[in-house]
Amino acid sequence: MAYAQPVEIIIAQTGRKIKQPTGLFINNEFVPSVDSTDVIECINPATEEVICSVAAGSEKDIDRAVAAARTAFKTTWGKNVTGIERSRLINKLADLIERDAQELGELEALNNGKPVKIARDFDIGDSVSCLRYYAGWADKIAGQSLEVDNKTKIAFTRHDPIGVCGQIIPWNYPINMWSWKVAPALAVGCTVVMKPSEITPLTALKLSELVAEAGFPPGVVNTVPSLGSVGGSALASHKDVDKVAFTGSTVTGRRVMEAAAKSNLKKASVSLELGGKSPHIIFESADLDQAANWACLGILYNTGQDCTAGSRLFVQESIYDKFMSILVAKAQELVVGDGFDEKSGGGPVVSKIQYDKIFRYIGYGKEDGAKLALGGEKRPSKGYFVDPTIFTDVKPGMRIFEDEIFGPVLAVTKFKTEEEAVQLANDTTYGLGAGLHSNDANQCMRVSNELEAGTVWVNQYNLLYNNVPFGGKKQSGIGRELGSYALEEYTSVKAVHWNFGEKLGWPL
Ligand SMILES: NC(=O)C1=CN([C@@H]2O[C@H](COP(=O)(O)OP(=O)(O)OC[C@H]3O[C@@H](n4cnc5c(N)ncnc54)[C@H](O)[C@@H]3O)[C@@H](O)[C@H]2O)C=CC1
Ligand code: BAL
Repeated sequence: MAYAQPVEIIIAQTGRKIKQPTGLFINNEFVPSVDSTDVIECINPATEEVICSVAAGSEKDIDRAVAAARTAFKTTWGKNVTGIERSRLINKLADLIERDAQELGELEALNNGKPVKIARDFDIGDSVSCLRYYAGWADKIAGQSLEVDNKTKIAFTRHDPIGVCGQIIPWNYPINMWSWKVAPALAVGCTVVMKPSEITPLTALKLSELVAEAGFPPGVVNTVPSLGSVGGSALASHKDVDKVAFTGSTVTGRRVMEAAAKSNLKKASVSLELGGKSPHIIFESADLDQAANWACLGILYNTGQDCTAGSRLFVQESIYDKFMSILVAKAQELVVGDGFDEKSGGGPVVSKIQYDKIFRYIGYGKEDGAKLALGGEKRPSKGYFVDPTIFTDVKPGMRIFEDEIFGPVLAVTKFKTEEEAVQLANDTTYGLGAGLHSNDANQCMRVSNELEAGTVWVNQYNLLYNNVPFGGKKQSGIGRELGSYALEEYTSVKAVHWNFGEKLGWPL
């Protein structure tokens, strides 16, 4: 089988039939690999069964996709198309995704495990808004006019599209991460070679179909499902890729940066959005019931497979017992089950690898002396389900305090003073998110100022908006996504110096 033809996926729970592309999307067509018969098996994490297989792109396929993106950049996209037209097409794509939200939501639930309603209403809803937000920017990309000598010279800047962008995305938010990367790139006039995670490639291929339907010229967006060590690595080290954007683990992010530096020095245009071990602090003046809701959302949303998961919870001694009994009761209320069950607030984790990693860390928590307050047991049934798990008495140095687990496993630590809470919170190599709950406004201001993170939530957690920048400090990343800040990642500033009067005498 050439793996360019679509297959039919029938979703048992809803009866929906999905025509699923299985090829590589290059120049607006689904094509087989040029030189490989390798395939990627897509697994349903709720049942552990194979959904279907898609073509696994090779290095040569990446070359072909980059060439298509380069040609489009030089001819039909880039500086050859107005911002108004880019905006129109991005809005059209957003409309098509909105039209297909239920189908995409079901496909995401099948491949990733998350509940259909969450995929549809949050992941896809936010992605549609993200595309519309950047469609709004497309005709507002502007440089500056700079006075250098009023009588004879002027300088101005142009914010040019940086060129061909390699985009490497993970499996935790396959549609969101796709739109966070594709939308700003297209808005400024870049072209894209997208490498979705090999664990969740199905919705990226379905979105590619919509790219063609929206009317984007061939080669503007190309999608190559591939293993990270093959396609991801090839993109990061490609000499004709001008920028690489990556979301995933810090270990892989480091490799991407090394490859970028060693190839064509795409350093200035590498943006990385990496992992976290985000602190979430509950001070004694907080509304405890609300704080417990946000703490649950912080660690249990997306089954904890979230780069900003509030995985280290710090609770002030004076309210510790009361708060913990509220928190444990609330965490128990979350229904973890099949993503197609309307009652499910959380699905299985994405893969066997992730499931095994989470239970390895639960084992480390027990070995290192933390106390299990909730969960921590495997279910006897099939599927990669992990119930909400809470460890208390967690101390710095324990592996569940230090490492990103990427699962619904909360590490709780008691503190006495504000200074101690800040010191514990910042005791990490990461710096992505942080949260605090307090009714003391001065404390909120002081602590949010002290926390070393790219995003700090006060009296809430994990909410993001398309117009607000997102990214990390320390080893959680470089660059910013979302907001006007993301546009800078995809543009290259050119300074033009114009002489309209000065005569140069020679020799000097
Ligand atoms: N910050 C975040 O949003 C994410 C963090 N993670 C963390 O990473 C851990 C491991 O998950 P993985 O799926 O293995 O993450 P990963 O960082 O290896 O994968 C993310 C993406 O990078 C690609 N990739 C892998 N190796 C590459 C290479 N050498 N060059 C270029 N691209 C490459 C993958 O194919 C995927 O598309 C998770 O347990 C979690 O802790 C994982 C996914 C997302
Ligand atoms: N929650 C923001 C995106 C991420 O987890 O990768």
